[in-house]
Amino acid sequence: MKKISIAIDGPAAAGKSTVAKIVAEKLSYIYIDTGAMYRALTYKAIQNHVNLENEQELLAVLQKTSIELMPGEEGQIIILDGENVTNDIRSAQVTNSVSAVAKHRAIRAEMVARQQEFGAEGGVVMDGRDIGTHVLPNAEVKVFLLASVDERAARRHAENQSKGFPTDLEQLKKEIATRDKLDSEREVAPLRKAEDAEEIDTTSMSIGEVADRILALAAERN
Ligand SMILES: Nc1ncnc2c1ncn2[C@@H]1O[C@H](COP(=O)(O)OP(=O)(O)OP(=O)(O)O)[C@@H](O)[C@H]1O
Ligand SMILES: Nc1ccn([C@@H]2O[C@H](COP(=O)(O)O)[C@@H](O)[C@H]2O)c(=O)n1
Repeated sequence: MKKISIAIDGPAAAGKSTVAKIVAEKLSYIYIDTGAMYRALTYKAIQNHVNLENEQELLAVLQKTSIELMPGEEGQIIILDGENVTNDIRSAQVTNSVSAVAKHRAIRAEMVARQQEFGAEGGVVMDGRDIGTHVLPNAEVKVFLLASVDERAARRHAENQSKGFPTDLEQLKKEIATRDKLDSEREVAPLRKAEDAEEIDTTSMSIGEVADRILALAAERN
C-alpha cells in the first residue's frame, strides 16, 4: 500500500499528539511531534540565558543544535544534542515561553526545513500548528482538531493529576488561551486550519473515535 502523509494541526491540548501516536502506530508510520522541536530549542535557549526576543541569537543557537525524535515505550523521546530532554521540555517555564521562540521567521524556516526532511519519504504522521498549511502542504490527509478551552484544560488537568503534579484548572485555562492567542496572531505561519483540512471537534469524542476518523480518511485517500 502507498505510504501517505498525515497532517494534524490544532490548538494547545486538543489531543493532537495522543491521536497522532495511535494513528502512526496503527499504520506503522513515523510520528513527528513538531511542537517538541520548538520546545527543545526553547529549553536550550533558557538554559543558556539567550534573549528569546533576539531572533539572530536564537538562530545561531539552533544552527548548532541537534534535535532527534525517537520512538520510545511511552511515546516519543526527544534528544537534544545527545541528551534526553523528553520531560524537561514539558516544564511550565518552557510551555509558557515557547510561543515567543516559535514566532520568529528565521527559526520557523529552519524548523520547517528539518521537518520536511523528516517527512520526505511519506509514511509520516506529523502534528503541530502549521503542518497542513506550510510543512506538508501536499499531505493526503489534513485534519484540524478542536475542542473547547474548558474541555482542553480539563483534559490537561486530569493528565497532570495522573502524573502526580497537580495544577490549577483556572490557571491552565488562562495559559492555554494565551498560547492559542499568541500562536494564532503571530505574523509568520500562524495557527490556521488549512483550506483542505477536515475540522474535527473532539469536545464530545473519545480518543478512539478521533483516531478512527483519521484512519478512515487515510484509508479513503490511500
Ligand atoms: N478525545 C479525547 N477525549 C478525552 N481526552 C483526550 C482526547 N484527546 C486527547 N485527550 C487527552 O487530552 C490531553 C491532551 O492531549 P495531547 O497532549 O494529545 O494534546 P496536544 O494537542 O498534543 O497538546 P499540545 O499542543 O499542548 O502538545 C491528554 O491527556 C490526552 O490523553
Ligand atoms: N508546527 C508547530 C508546532 C508547535 N509550534 C509552537 O510550539 C509550541 C509547543 O507546541 P506543543 O504542540 O508541544 O504544545 C506551540 O504553542 C507553538 O508556539 C509551532 O509554532 N508550530
